Amino acid sequence: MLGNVAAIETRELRKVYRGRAVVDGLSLTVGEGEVFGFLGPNGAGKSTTVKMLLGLVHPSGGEVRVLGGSPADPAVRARLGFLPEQFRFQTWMTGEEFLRFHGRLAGLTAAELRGRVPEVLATVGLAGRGAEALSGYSKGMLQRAGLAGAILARPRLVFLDEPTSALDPIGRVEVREIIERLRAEGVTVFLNSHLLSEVEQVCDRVAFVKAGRVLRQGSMRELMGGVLPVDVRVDRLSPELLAAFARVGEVRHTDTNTPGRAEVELWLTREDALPTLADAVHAQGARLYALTPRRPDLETLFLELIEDTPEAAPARGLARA
Ligand SMILES: Nc1ncnc2c1ncn2[C@@H]1O[C@H](COP(=O)(O)OP(=O)(O)OP(=O)(O)O)[C@@H](O)[C@H]1O
Repeated sequence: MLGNVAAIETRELRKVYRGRAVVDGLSLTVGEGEVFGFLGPNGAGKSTTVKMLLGLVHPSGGEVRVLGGSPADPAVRARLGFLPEQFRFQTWMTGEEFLRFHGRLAGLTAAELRGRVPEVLATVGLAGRGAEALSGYSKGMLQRAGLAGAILARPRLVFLDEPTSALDPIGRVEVREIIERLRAEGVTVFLNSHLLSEVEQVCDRVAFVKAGRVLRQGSMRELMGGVLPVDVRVDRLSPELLAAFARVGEVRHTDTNTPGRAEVELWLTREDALPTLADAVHAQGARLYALTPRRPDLETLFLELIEDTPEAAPARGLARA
């Protein structure tokens, strides 16, 4: 957490639909000024959680505090921005009209809007396009307009639900820059995205959710720091060499399908175990072709966590936040 004040705090949050808990005891803390990634498979309860944080859905149980208050409080809501994934636009409006409409709903005056609307249009890369009807906007332009709407009233906390799903690679970089700028201004960003490489680049902390519960939350360093995956390539893999590898780290995968070539993926917990692997290869009379440490990426971690049952995860030696 960056500051002492939490921008979002939930404790044992629950939402039950037709007798089924889709959010099931979800506890989460997001510090003020953080860019926070909220990750999980389809149906994990992410959107339902966001709706409860925005005060759009009433929790069945648990506690939720947003910007130090209740999301039902209009004063709190006035400081929230939201870009839903499926935004419904009034397509007969122009971009500027759409923003003025949203700005008035958020309590901005006409004078404030005269300066602010062109400013946010420029921020999202729509400078000079505000006079065009939304019906003529491309999908990517509509997403940019939605983002402009979310940041228009200078919120302190912004929820972005898949903000780059309709954008090309340049647009994605631009949105990342917008998020960086929001962070620099001390705005908290709650990012919901399936693009893990993007989350990895921009988020300070992430939470993985599954079946309505947080499996793990922590900083990128905390989540990634504990495990060092290594790819080893040798000419042949004897049972003795495999056993020697297993004494050094956790053997995750072996591939001996190609004659004269064997590949092993190992998970180490310490970098200084790397030379021991090389020694083991030589001691067993095999030849070493590659010993490649890999930086564990968010996608690997995500798949591990989501595919495992929560109970099985600790047994697999992953770093815990
Ligand atoms: N209004 C509702 N009534 C009944 N069930 C609902 C309602 N809203 C969501 N659900 C159910 O709750 C579960 C979680 O849905 P939610 O949209 O929160 O998941 P998600 O993690 O956002 O998924 P995705 O990544 O696909 O957007 C789903 O099984 C969904 O069918």
